[in-house]
Amino acid sequence: MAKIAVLGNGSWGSVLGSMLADNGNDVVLYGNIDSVNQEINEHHTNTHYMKNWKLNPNVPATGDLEKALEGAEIVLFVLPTKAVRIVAKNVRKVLDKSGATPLLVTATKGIEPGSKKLISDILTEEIYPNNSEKIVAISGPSHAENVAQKDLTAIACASTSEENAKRIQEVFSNNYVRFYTNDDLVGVEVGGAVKNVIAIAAGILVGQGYGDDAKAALMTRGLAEITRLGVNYFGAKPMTFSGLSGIGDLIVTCTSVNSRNWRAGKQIGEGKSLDYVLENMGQVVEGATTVKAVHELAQEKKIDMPISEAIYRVLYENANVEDEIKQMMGRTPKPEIQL
Ligand SMILES: NC(=O)C1=CN([C@@H]2O[C@H](COP(=O)(O)OP(=O)(O)OC[C@H]3O[C@@H](n4cnc5c(N)ncnc54)[C@H](OP(=O)(O)O)[C@@H]3O)[C@@H](O)[C@H]2O)C=CC1
Ligand SMILES: O=C(CO)COP(=O)(O)O
Repeated sequence: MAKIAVLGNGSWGSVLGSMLADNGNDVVLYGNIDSVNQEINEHHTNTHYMKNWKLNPNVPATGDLEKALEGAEIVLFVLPTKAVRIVAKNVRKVLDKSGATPLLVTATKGIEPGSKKLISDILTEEIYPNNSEKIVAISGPSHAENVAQKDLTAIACASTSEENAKRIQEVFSNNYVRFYTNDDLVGVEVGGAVKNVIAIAAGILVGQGYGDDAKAALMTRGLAEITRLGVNYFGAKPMTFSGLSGIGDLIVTCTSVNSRNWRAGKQIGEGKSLDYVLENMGQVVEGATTVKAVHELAQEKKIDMPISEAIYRVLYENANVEDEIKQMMGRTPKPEIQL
């Protein structure tokens, strides 16, 4: 059992926090919206993010980061990618004062545009320079809506330290969520981040009226380009992409109505603008941010990522979806397996 600070009280943060309290841990949720903290404290609900659901009543929420981190042995980041660096800087200030050295866990799935850094790199840089062993990433096919209902779920927990991955496996596992350790931290993070871009593409295909063959082709070729980026730029192990954080997460995100990225893509495929979709989603659509980093990497490092590049052009260069599909299907013929 452990004292855990969960940073981010949106959908996934509040469900993971509640699950960790169900597991017998001492949990505090930290969030930046006062009305959400108040609702959690007074009613044990978080209705904007999670309808018809109650948190474990033993989970308090606070907007005071110092209070949330007091005595924490584990700090779980469940923030949108865009908020991780700024919150990490504030965490560092608090830890510098207290001298505490908690394990850092990231459930955030994204790559930071500009720096092109994974979340574990940001946490290492901002909190534990030169010691990535204190970082564990959890990633896999898991929607807050399913875990809230105690549906069966399997997730990878990855670290360069076997001991730390095992510690998180022990604290997080229960009889409905099973955690598997993995030593490929970057591979697990790349799978979780870039599948969000492919999920937008899967939604666009449905919005345009394409069928199951198109979806299967997209997921398979999507995995090929995720693997290419992971192995060639981040130094990931190819086998990781056959696991929970690779093909596993890609399956759930490209086929579930719970997926925000898929739902965003579907609306774009039906002709809505990106601005309209993001404004009305009310929750983070990570693929729309991560695709910028993926585009920068594909261009700079000459990594062949045709699906992600097409999504970038549709979202940010006003490209026409039908033209992009025509162009993609008409590319020079090539062998299937090419890293
Ligand atoms: N939902 C899910 O099922 C899963 C989500 N994830 C990942 O977890 C991460 C979080 O997702 P999710 O919980 O769904 O997102 P949500 O959009 O549901 O919630 C994110 C929360 O973080 C808040 N936030 C934004 N900036 C800050 C800040 N600077 N300080 C504190 N809080 C802040 C947001 O507030 P505001 O609305 O004001 O911006 C919002 O309340 C994402 O990377 C996602 O990909 C991973 C697996 C499953
Ligand atoms: O990462 C997630 C599921 O594993 C959540 O993102 P989506 O809601 O887009 O699927």
